[in-house]
Amino acid sequence: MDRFLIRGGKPLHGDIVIGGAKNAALAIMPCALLTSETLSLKNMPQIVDIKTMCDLIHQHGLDITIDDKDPHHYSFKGDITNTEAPYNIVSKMRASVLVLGPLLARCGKAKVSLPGGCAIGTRPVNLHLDALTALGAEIEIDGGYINATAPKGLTGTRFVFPFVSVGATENTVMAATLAKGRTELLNAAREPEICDLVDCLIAMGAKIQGRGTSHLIIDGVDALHGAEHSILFDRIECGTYACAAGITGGELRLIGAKTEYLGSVMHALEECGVEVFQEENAIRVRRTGSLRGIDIMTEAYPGFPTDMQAQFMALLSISEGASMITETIFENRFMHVPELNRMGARINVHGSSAIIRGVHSLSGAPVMATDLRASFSLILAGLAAAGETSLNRVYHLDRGYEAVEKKLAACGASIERIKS
Ligand SMILES: CC(=O)N[C@H]1[C@@H](OP(=O)(O)OP(=O)(O)OC[C@H]2O[C@@H](n3ccc(=O)[nH]c3=O)[C@H](O)[C@@H]2O)O[C@H](CO)[C@@H](O)[C@@H]1O
Ligand SMILES: C=C(OP(=O)(O)O)C(=O)O
Repeated sequence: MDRFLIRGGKPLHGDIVIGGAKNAALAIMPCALLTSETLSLKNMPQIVDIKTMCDLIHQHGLDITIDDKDPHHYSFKGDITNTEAPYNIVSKMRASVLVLGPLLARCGKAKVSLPGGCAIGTRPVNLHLDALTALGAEIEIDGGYINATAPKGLTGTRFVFPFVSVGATENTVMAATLAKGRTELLNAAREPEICDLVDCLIAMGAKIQGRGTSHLIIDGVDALHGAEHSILFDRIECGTYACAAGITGGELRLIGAKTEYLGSVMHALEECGVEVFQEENAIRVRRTGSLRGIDIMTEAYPGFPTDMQAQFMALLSISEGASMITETIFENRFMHVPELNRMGARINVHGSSAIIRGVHSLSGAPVMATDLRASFSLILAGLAAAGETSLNRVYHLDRGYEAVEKKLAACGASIERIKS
């Protein structure tokens, strides 16, 4: 298992190219199952989760090619030869469940392993199943698998999500594009990644209204066609590197990012003393003064994203005064707290809230990554800490961040991957 060795205390300065959004790409790749024509996707991040989704889609029968000249440009084409998503792939990555809606809509049947829980929470898929059932699917759970059939095809419906779910919205929108008649989804998620999915589906010939709102109207069509689509920039990768500029007291230009998608993250950065400027095709972030404590509550978009919670926890651990972070999306997303405390942070967890009492400095330590964003919070702490931090279990990070050590080292960080 690889680990990172970080020697902290160096302010970061330079340019970082922000890649395509992991969470948009993972939702958009299954759209390839909705057509027999070519779906061509540009600006794909080079991360392990994309490889996992490729493995899944390939075993459903599609061919995947990566452009010789552009490793971020993928093409998907072929007919579905297998409607089963096996446990050995789904268990690696929960987003695998996003093939369920497309397979069902296109083939009238799908057998998808239940994803199970993960380090940050139990993460059931009941809303995905309820919404697909409302579209006419018959669903049974057997032997750890979701067996879904729609022998007469799916039929448009009106479905109100009892609470907001990104994945359930995505699965249902994809399925509804090929259903008979109109589907109305209320209380749908409206994350920018869902807008990106809707844009791709519209480019494929889908009829969708309400993009960016919680009320989506989808008029089913007989077939979708091929399309070319460029994946939206990763607002979480962007926010993460903005925290790196903030925690080290440096200045970074984040190429390809736009403040319009950062919303609550940008306000939180500014409130705690990190300046953010939109430039042409980049965001500039810098900190010259001290950091101030703030309160944050994670919420569905446009609220503060849970995927930025751990990184802000690191930033707030060296901010003046006390801060409170309340996590409302996942029940177990404070696994980084004991590791940050081992580096000298003063954080106490009370139920779904964490109180962070800012300390003057952190000190390097051996720490262990527990999930993707927790891993980066420990890198951030390591970049600011005095001395050496050894971060174990880097494979969590490789799931969702491209070339972390190269991007950070190019801006002056001392970070090295130790292979083992
Ligand atoms: C690949 C991808 O895009 N992942 C993102 C997606 O995950 P994901 O799509 O899994 O997240 P959801 O929005 O569905 O989950 C939100 C909450 O609803 C619960 N829930 C969800 C579905 C369901 O059927 N039943 C249920 O109870 C979950 O356990 C969680 O507590 O959105 C999350 C919330 O912004 C992000 O943290 C993840 O990075
Ligand atoms: C929780 C995350 O991803 P996933 O839903 O793929 O586990 C994340 O990106 O922080």
